[in-house]
Order: sequence, then C-alpha cells, then structure tokens
Amino acid sequence: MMAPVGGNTGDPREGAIAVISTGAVAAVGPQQPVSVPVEVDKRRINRMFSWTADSPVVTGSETSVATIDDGGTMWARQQHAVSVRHAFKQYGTKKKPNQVLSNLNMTVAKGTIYGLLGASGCGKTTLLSCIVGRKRLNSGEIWVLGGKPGTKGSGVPGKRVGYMPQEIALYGEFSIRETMMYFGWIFGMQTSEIKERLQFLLNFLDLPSESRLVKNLSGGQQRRVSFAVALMHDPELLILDEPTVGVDPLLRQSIWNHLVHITKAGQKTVIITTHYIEEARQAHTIGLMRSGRLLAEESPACLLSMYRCSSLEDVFLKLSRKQGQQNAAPAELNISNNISLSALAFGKAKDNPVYVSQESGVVGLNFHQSKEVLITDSNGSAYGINGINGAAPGAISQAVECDDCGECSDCFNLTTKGKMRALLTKNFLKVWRNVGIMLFIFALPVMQVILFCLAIGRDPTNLRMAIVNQEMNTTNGDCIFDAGCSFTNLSCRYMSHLNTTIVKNYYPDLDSALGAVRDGHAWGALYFTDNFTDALVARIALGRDADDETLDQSEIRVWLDMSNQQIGIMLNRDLQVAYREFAQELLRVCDNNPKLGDVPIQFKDPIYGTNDPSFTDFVAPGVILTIVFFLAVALTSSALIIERTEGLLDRSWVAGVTPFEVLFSHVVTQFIVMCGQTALVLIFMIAVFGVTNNGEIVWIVMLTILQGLCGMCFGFVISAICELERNAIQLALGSFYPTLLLSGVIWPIEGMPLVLRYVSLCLPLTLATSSLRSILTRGWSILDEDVYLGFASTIAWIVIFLVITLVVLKFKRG
Ligand SMILES: Nc1ncnc2c1ncn2[C@@H]1O[C@H](COP(=O)(O)OP(=O)(O)OP(=O)(O)O)[C@@H](O)[C@H]1O
Repeated sequence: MMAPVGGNTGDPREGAIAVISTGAVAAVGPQQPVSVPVEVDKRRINRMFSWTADSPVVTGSETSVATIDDGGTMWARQQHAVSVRHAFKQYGTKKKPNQVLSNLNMTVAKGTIYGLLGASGCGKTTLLSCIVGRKRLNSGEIWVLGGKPGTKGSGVPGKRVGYMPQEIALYGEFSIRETMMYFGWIFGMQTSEIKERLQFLLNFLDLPSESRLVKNLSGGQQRRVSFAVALMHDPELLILDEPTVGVDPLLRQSIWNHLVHITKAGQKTVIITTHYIEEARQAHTIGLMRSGRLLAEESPACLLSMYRCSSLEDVFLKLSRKQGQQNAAPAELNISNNISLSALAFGKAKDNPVYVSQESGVVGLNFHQSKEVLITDSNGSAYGINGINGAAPGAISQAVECDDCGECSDCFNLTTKGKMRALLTKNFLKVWRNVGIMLFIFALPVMQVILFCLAIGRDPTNLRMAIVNQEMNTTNGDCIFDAGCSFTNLSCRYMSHLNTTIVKNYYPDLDSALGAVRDGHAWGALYFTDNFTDALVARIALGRDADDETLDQSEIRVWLDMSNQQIGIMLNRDLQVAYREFAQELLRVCDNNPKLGDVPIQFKDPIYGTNDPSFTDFVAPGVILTIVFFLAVALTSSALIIERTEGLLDRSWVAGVTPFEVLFSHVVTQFIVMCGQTALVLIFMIAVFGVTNNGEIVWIVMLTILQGLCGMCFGFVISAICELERNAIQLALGSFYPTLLLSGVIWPIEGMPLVLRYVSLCLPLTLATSSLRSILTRGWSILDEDVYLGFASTIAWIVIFLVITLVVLKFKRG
C-alpha cells in the first residue's frame, strides 16, 4: 500500500518537495523509485553530504530517490528528537530470556507529540527507560537529541529531558515545594526561578498547598506532582509514562492542551504513553506497539483513514490481527513506504525538510530495509524532518559535546553546587523527618553501649558453693575461729577470705554436696577433712618432712562445674586468691614473713593494663567499632535500595545526577551523622562507664569515624549488589557474625588456626580493632605500627568498597 507522501496538497512547497520513499523496497527492490511526485536537486544533496567522505548519494533513478549511507544516516538520526534503530532488549537469563523489544525502530520528530500506545506489558516502559538512559539495549542504537543516551555530553540523562516514570518516584517525606526545589536545583535552576515555576505548575495542575507532604497526597495528586517535576525545567524532550492515569477528564484535557501548546513552537518534543487510546488522537504521531515492536507509526488521522476505522482502538485491533497473520505467514507482506506520514502531514513538520528513517521496522506497515533519504525543496534547501536546517553535521556534533552543562565549566567538574545542595538537603531532610531513623542513628548506639557496659565484663555474683566442713560437723553455717595467732578452725578462717560473690551452702556429706553440683544447685563443692587444722599446721611445720597423709588431710578439695568457663575460671581464681590471703594473714599475725604464703612467682605492675584486667577493656574497642560500622551498613544499604525500588534513584539518574554524586552526598551526610554517633558512643564508653583510655582522644575519634565511613561504603556495596531490601538485610546480617567472630573483637586472633588468622587480618575490622585497643589500653600514638596499620587498612577498605560500588553501579544500569 502506498501512502501519498509529500503529495501535492496545495502546500506552498507543493511540487517542490522531493519526497523519497524507499519503504517500497521490500517489494520493489532496494533502489527502486517511488511513484510520488518528486524532484531532487542532486547537486544540493551532494553538497549536503560533502562533509562525510563515505557518504555517497545514491539515486535510484532520475526521478528522485536519494539515499545515503550510514554516515549520513547517523547525521540524520541526530536531527530527530529520538531515533531508535534495531532495538533488542531482553530480561531474564540466557536460558530463559524474556524478549521485550525485538528489532524495534522508532522515529520521533522534533516539535511533535508522539503517543506510544500498546497493551500492558508490550514493552513501552522498557523502551522509554532505554531512551532516557535508565536501561541499556542488548543491541541496537538509540539517538536522543543528537546524542546517545549515557554518553558524555549527550545531555541525556540530564536537564534536556523531563521524565515522568510510571511509578510515583517522589520522596514521601518532602512537601511539594521541597520536591520541586530538589529537582529544580538538580536541573541547575535558581531558587527564585523554581518558586516562579512552582506557582505556575500548582495552578496549572490544580495541586494542593505547596507545603503538603507528598505522602499525604492522594494517588492522583501524587501523579500530578510527578508530572510537575517533569515539566519543572521546561525541557526540550518530555518523556511521560502514563501521566494521565488517575487524572480527571478536565485536567487530562488541559494537560493535553499544554502538551500541544509547548510543541507548537517546534522546540519541544513529547513522548507519551497512555492507556486511554483515544486521547492520543491529539498526538502528532502514534506508535502502536505490540510484543516488543511497532505495528505502525503514523499520524492518528492517517491511521484512521488508512485502516478505515473510526477509533484508534479499532486500528490497533486490526493491526494486531494483521501481525498475528503475518507471524503465521511471513511471506504475505504488505508494502508501504516508510516515511512517517504524520511527520509530513503535521503542519510544521510538513513545512520542513524530511529525513526518512533508514528502516522503520514497523510491523503492520512493513517498512523494510529502506534507506534514509533526504528531501529537498525546489529551492534546493535541504532539511530534516524536525525542521532543523541542514547544518553541518560537524557543527551539530560539537554542539552536543557540552550540551548538558549549562555553564561549560561544569563539564570539567565532578558535580555542581545545585546538585550537591539538592542531594544533601534531601539526605538531611529524610533523616530529620523520620523519627525512626533519628532513633536508629543516635539512640541505638547509646543503648548498645549502655547494654554492653552493663552486661559484659562484670564479675558474676551470687555463685553458690556446696560446702562440706567435717571439722565443724554442722550444716547451720556456725563456723567460729580465733582471729589472732591461733590454730583453731582454720577451715573457717580460710572461708572468711572467700569474697562475697560466693554464696556458701553447707551440706552434711560429700555425696550430697556433689549431688547439688550435679543437679545444678551449686557451681562447685568444697570439702574440708575433719582434722584439716591439725594437718595444715603439721604441713607448714614439717615442710618437706610431711607425710602423705598429712598432705592429704591438709588439702582443701574442690569439685567445680566447668560447663561455664567464665564462672569456673573465676571460682578457681577466687579460691586460690582466698588461700593466699588466708596464709599471708596467718603468717603476719604469727610474726612470720607473709611472703612465705605466696607462690614463688611475683607479678610486678604490668607494663600496660592492670594485674586485674577487665574483659570489658578487651572487648570495648571492638564493640565501639562494630557498633559504628554496622549501624552505617544498615543505614546506607537500606536507604539506597529503598530509593531505587521506589524509582527515586532512577529519576535522579535521569535528571542528570551521577552515581558519584549520590555516593558523595551520602559520604558527606554520613560523615556528619558519624561525628554525632562517635561522640555519643565515646562519651558513654569512656566518660560514663569508665572504659580504660590511656591514648589521645583525637586518634580514637578519627579511627571511629573512619570505621563508620568504611561501614557506609560496605553498605554502598550491598545496596549496589542487592536488588531487594530483603536481600540487603540478609547480606548485612549475614556478614555481621563472621566479621565479629573473625575480627578479634571477642577473642584474640592468635587463638585461630593460621589460615583463618590471615583471613581475619584481611577483614576491615581486625586491624582497626587492634589499633584502637592499642590506643586505649597501651596509650600508643599514630606513630606506632599497630596503630597506623589500623588506619591504613580502614582507608584501604573505604577505597576498595567505593570502587566496587561505582563499578557495580556502572555495569548494572540496564
Ligand atoms: N526489570 C525487569 N526484569 C524482568 N522483566 C521485566 C523488567 N521490567 C519489565 N519486565 C518485563 O518486560 C515486559 C515489558 O514490561 P514494560 O514495563 O516495559 O511494559 P509496559 O508496556 O510498559 O506495560 P504497562 O503498560 O503495564 O506499564 C513485561 O513482561 C515485564 O514483566
């Protein structure tokens, strides 16, 4: 079927436009002329393409066909607002692929509204995501506003595009005004400009008060705010994914009127998807999509007349049926031209020169393998479909090199003031507005420190001992002794030195005492023989001449329940300490040298720490770092994933925010949060609970903050790797215990098998914990190896985590 492309319609250019269609080539042959009134000024065409050496103009005949090669095609594609060629996109795995776009071609002329229609799940959103650079094609090409999305200087993503995704993708805790400020700043607008625009959009879209929080708006109002964000900076290209869902008919009409209005001047282009097919009649071009390809790409009027239907829905049904038949019998192909009829039929575009897509791939109309053609008027001036005159392609490619910069200095900067302002304000507002997060950030670490100091490292008390004292022959606890240099009831004298943590329960005989231990009623049994005092005096007096029976009778016999190592070791220590004190006291009151009662090992004052080391002091450094590290992991990983799953991150990407900027803004926010957390944790640990600190506080603070930043970067890695918050939580929790166990936090790594020790040294918390312990208990400074290695390893891990995150984010998009 041949469409009357560029036909003689009374247009001023009538008879002057060289309309060249090779859409017929599928049937007529690659260089066949088309029977359309055509005149071609070959000289002008040649001049037009003289910029490229390999761009010969091919004419099919004297009549008119002028095709160009790939170089020319590429240039022509740069003239369209959007040009998609041979797009293939699939989800899923290689084994189970879900082909969403298959050889799709699409051409959106500048200054037009393009309505993309199709059934749910046909791939519209995927196509739009690829156009805005959110996703990547598996193969094929996309040109947007003269550049390839995602390439440097293309402006896409960036402020040249306004994107309204299907999901709301807004910060619920923000007010409408804050939402607009956020995106306005990202787009590089001045605050006054944003306020002005906001007023217009509030009125235009009939939005409630600007101070209302987005989360408190109705679904329809939220969609309108989302639409307002896309319109905010008055972009060249508006990409709207179902903007009219949940909008009342009056407002829907005013939205369409606005779209028609902004495209009138020819500078703005709109791509819009909608499920209300009939409203798309107001579009200049309609792309009917089905199963990942376009069935047709024409003006609504043209579609209706070509298919003799009264509604676009009927056209869609007809084309769908047709596609089904063609799939069944691929040989029966219709023939049509591939010039976008709408582009010619639509007023302004009609006045302009036309490039026709190289290959439309539009299924229903069967545009195949046609070459991109140049249309000139009789005056010889060549022009593209979008009305841009044939400027030298070189000039155009130069123009796009820096087109998203505003001021070109931005090109060389990693970020802009506006974007940083927006991102930092967003991060702080999110924390400020969310009580749960505030508690998580500040109350949780304090609570953890308090719990740690109260629950860990203190000596157990009220430990019951089953005592059998044959010397007293009584179980009522009456155990009287003479405090002077008297050798009576020495068993009672010894027991008076047992500290108060031990609760003495007396038993009549050994069997019942051991039974109490076995039954869990006591932590140990203590047994004194009936002549303990005499035997002990003889043992001391006879010294090396003491016989076995004397030695045997003078023993205090102990049976401990060692199932609890800490309690067992502590009882063992206390019983021995009590004996030493008992012996020294007895020797002293009897005018003997008390040292005789000691074992001949003298523990002098330790070089570091005390003779009575506390477990709390040992664990505290690791606990401080673990608290700060894992709070940061939890905070960051979930924050980024929530933003991503709600579409906020994607929307920011499309607005031109880079992964680097997002990470940097989080680093700054987290740094400030970390300072607060560190202050609280250290104040409670050291000042309130008196954990030993012999070092300089500045190094302690620095190392703690660095560990927090390290945890945050680990959180970035988790959020980059995991798609769902659930997976991130699993990964964060899953990494908590191995890290805790292997980092020497609760047990010295010297006790590990050699291989595990090396593994442990490679973990982010191990060297840092050892470093902090050295600062706190040994008072070492940064000049000591153990200390600076902790700092070095933390910094190295920060860099490693950041690099991993950036690499994953870069390769994951799409
Ligand atoms: N991230 C993804 N991973 C896997 N499959 C996906 C993903 N996104 C979309 N799909 C699948 O791709 C197909 C096309 O989805 P898409 O969202 O592009 O359709 P659509 O035309 O926009 O639908 P609707 O009109 O309902 O929004 C669907 O089958 C969908 O399930």
